[in-house]
Amino acid sequence: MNTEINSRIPVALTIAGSDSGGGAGIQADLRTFAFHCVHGTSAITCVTAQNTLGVKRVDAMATEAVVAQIQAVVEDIGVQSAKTGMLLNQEIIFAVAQQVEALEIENLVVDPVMVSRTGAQLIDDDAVKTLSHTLIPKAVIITPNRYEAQILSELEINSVEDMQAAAEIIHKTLRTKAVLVKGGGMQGDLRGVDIWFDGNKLEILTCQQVETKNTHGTGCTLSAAIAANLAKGNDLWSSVQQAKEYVTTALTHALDIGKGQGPVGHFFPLLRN
Ligand SMILES: Nc1ncnc2c1ncn2[C@@H]1O[C@H](COP(=O)(O)OP(=O)(O)O)[C@@H](O)[C@H]1O
Ligand SMILES: Cc1ncc(COP(=O)(O)O)c(N)n1
Repeated sequence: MNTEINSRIPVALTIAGSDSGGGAGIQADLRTFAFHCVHGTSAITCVTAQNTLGVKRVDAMATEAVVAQIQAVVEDIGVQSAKTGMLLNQEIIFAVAQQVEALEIENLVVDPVMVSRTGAQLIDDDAVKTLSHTLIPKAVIITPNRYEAQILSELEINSVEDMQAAAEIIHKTLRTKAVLVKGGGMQGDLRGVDIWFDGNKLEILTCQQVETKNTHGTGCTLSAAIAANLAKGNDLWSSVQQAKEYVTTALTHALDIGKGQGPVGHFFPLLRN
């Protein structure tokens, strides 16, 4: 009897930082890929000592090590999509952009991780400029949160109109195919409202607003879910819609661990109350 089973599976790559607390970064991305039945590969850019209360320490990987991880994955396994998260410094951002170009990585989702929802800056000032000029133009979509959208558009964002204006400015000035301005950091009824703009269609994505403090890793999870859906061959707009539904459901099953903001429940069908 032939017992060998060969399964074909789409492959996605995350280029991001490690979160020791397991809620965001590489750990959230790989769980999200696995949930979507996509084989997850990774290139780690930095190691954070982090928990639900915040980031205690960050150690950058050597740039050559980041490049080697990307090359090892793409040259042998091949990827149908990729996402970037915390890239930390100018040198790593520049090297990642070069690899995306050289290895012809398609379906790149850039989560321009710069500022956390609590307002903490996660990359240095020079890195913001390099991100805007080298990597963001290669993305099919970028997914800034409220504070990142403020930096990229140079607009103050307090209303849905501000979010829409920021999405239009970012699309025009940074030349990405699409922009999703995320509303997790907005106040009141706007919390959880995201804005999509692709040059033609300006859409408001709404969802059930989830009353929880446990929102750690929502942005990573959303961008990883978009990349997973793209790897499976879905178009960009439906990938975004499905990813939004996934993150909302995972939020409603968020995990109450640690003393601060716990992570979302990526594997909600397996969770018991
Ligand atoms: N309380 C909430 N209820 C519903 N959706 C939320 C809530 N908080 C965040 N989201 C959604 O989670 C996703 C990630 O957004 P956000 O939290 O702003 O990103 P980031 O983690 O990068 O700061 C977005 O789709 C956002 O609308
Ligand atoms: C290593 C790492 N990467 C990204 C984030 C942002 O997480 P969030 O998805 O909550 O914005 C984080 N806190 N740590």
